[in-house]
Amino acid sequence: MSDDRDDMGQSDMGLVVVGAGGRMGQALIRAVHDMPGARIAGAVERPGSPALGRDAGELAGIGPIGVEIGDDPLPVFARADGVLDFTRPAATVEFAGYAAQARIVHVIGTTGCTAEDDAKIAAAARHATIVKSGNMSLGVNLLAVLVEQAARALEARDFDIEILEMHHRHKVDAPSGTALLLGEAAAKGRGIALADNEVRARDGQTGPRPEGAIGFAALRGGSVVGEHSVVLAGTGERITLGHQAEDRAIFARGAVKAALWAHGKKPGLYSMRDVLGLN
Ligand SMILES: NC(=O)C1=CN([C@@H]2O[C@H](COP(=O)(O)OP(=O)(O)OC[C@H]3O[C@@H](n4cnc5c(N)ncnc54)[C@H](OP(=O)(O)O)[C@@H]3O)[C@@H](O)[C@H]2O)C=CC1
Ligand SMILES: O=C(O)C1=N[C@H](C(=O)O)C[C@H](O)C1
Repeated sequence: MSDDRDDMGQSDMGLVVVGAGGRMGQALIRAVHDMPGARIAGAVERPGSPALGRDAGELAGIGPIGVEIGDDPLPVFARADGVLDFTRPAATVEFAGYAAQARIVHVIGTTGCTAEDDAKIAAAARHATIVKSGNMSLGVNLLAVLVEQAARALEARDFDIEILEMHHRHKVDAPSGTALLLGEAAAKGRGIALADNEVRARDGQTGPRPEGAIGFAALRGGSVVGEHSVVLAGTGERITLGHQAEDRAIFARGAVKAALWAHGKKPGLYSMRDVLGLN
C-alpha cells in the first residue's frame, strides 16, 4: 500500500492498469498520473506483448514513472487497491476473478462481453467492488438519461428508435458497448426488454420495421474516437440525441473517478450511473 499521504494523512488509491500498452491503457496511465488521490501501483500486459519491460509512463508519453509493465497480474493486484481494465472480454473475466481474490476495486470498460462473461463478472462482484460500463464519460451517461426520458415520452406506435454509431478502424466489437447501453436506456423508457426487441443488423428482404423495434447500425473507419446518435423517427419529424467523443481522456478520467468512488464501498456490481449519481 502507498506511503503517499495527503495533508489529512490519507493515502492515495493504488491503481493497476491492465492492458497498459493499449489505446485506453495509455490514456489511463496519463489520467491516473494527473488525478489527485490516485497513483499508479502497477501496469500489466498480456504475455508476449512488445510493451513488456517498458516504463508505463514513457510508453504513455508522460516520461518515466518507475513502473515497469509486467505480465503477471497476481502479485501486482495483491499490493493494489484497484484495477482499471479496458482490455478484451476473456482477459476481463480472468481479471475479475483475481480482483475478487484480492478483494479490491475493478473498473471494467471492456466491451463485447457475452452473457456468459457477464455472469462470471457478476459472480466475481460477490467479493470485488466492480464498476462496469460500456462508456465511462459523463456526457454519454447523461445522454442515456435523456434517451430513457424521450423513449418514455414518445410512444412506440408514433416514434421508431434507431441507434447509429461510428468508431475507428481498429474496433473489434459491434454494436459498441455505448450503443447497447443507449439501447438499454431506450428499452427501459419503453418498459420493454432490449433482447426481445433489438434489430442488430439488416440485409436483403428484411420486411417492414416491426413496431417497437430498437435498431442498431455500426460504421467503422479511420481514427474516430466514438460517435453515437439515437434517432427517434416519427411521421413528419425526427429527434436526434447524440454524443461525439473527441479524446479518450474523457473515458480514462471517468474510469479513475469510478475507482475513487468505489474505494471503500462494499462488494457489488455498480454502473457509471451509480458513480455519477444519475440513477
Ligand atoms: N467503457 C468505455 O468508456 C470505453 C471502452 N473501451 C473498450 O476498451 C477496450 C480496449 O479498447 P482499446 O484500448 O481501444 O483497445 P486496444 O487493443 O488498444 O487495447 C487493449 C489492450 O489490452 C491488451 N490485452 C489483451 N489481453 C490482455 C491480457 N490477457 N492481459 C493484459 N492485457 C491484455 C491488448 O494487448 P494486445 O494488443 O497485445 O493483444 C491491448 O494492449 C475495448 O473493449 C473497447 O471497446 C474503449 C474506450 C472507452
Ligand atoms: O472501442 C472504442 O474505442 C470505444 N469503445 C466503447 C464502446 O464500445 O462503446 C466506448 C467508446 O465509444 C470507444
